[in-house]
Amino acid sequence: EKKGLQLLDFWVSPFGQRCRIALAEKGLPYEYLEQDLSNKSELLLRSNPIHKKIPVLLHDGRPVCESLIIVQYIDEAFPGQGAPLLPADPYARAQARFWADYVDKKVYDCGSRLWKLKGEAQQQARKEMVEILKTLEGALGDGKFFGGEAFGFLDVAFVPFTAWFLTYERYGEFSVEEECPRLAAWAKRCAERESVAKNLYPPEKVYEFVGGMKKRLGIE
Ligand SMILES: N[C@@H](CCC(=O)N[C@@H](CSO)C(=O)NCC(=O)O)C(=O)O
Repeated sequence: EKKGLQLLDFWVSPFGQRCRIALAEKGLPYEYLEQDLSNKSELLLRSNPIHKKIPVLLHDGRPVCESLIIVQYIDEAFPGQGAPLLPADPYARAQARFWADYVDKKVYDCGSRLWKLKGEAQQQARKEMVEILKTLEGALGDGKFFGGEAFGFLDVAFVPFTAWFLTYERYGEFSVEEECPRLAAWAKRCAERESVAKNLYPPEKVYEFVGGMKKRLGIE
C-alpha cells in the first residue's frame, strides 16, 4: 500500500472539508483523490465498505472513516505537528465533542430539508435552522473561536457549513447576520485563516451546486 496520507473526498462536501482543514492546520502534506460518488471507485468501496462514503483518510494505506473521527485521528497520530486541535483537559474535550456531535446531528439534515422541501415543511426547517444557529452562537459565547482563543476541533467541525449559509438564507429567507451576528463574525474570522480560505468554496458555488441537485432530484 502507498506510504503517507491520501484523502478520498468530494469537492463540496463539508465533511471532507473538515479533514482538509485539519490537515492544513497541522501542516501535513497529503494526496487529494476526488471521488465520483455516482460511480464509486474500487478504492473507495474497499476503504469504507460499511458506509461507502467520503471522506476516507488513508494513512500508509490504512483507512480511517467518518470525518470527526478522521480529525481526531489526525490530532492524535501527529501530536508534534502544529497546535493540538482538541483541548488537553478531558472535560473540555467532552464539551467540544458534544457540540461537534450536535453539528453532525442537526445542521446538514435541517439544511437539506430547507432546500428540498416546500410550504409548511420548509417553514418548519427554517425555524429549526435559526434555532440551531442561535444555539451554536450561544455555545460560542463571546469567544474568538469555539476553542476560545485558539481555532480548534469544534471550529474545524462547523466552519465548512459557513459556505452553506448563503444557501440556507436564500431558501429559508432569513439573514444569519441579523439572527446570529456573533456567529456571522466568527465565520468571517475563520475565513481569514489560510486553512479555511484554501479549502472552502465560495457560497455562490455551493448555491449553484444545490440548484443542480434540486434539478437532478426533480425538485423545481
Ligand atoms: N458522517 C459522515 C458523512 C459523510 C457523507 O455524508 N458523505 C457523503 C458526501 S458529503 O455529503 C457521501 O459520501 N455520500 C455518498 C453516498 O451517500 O452514496 C462523515 O462525517 O464523514
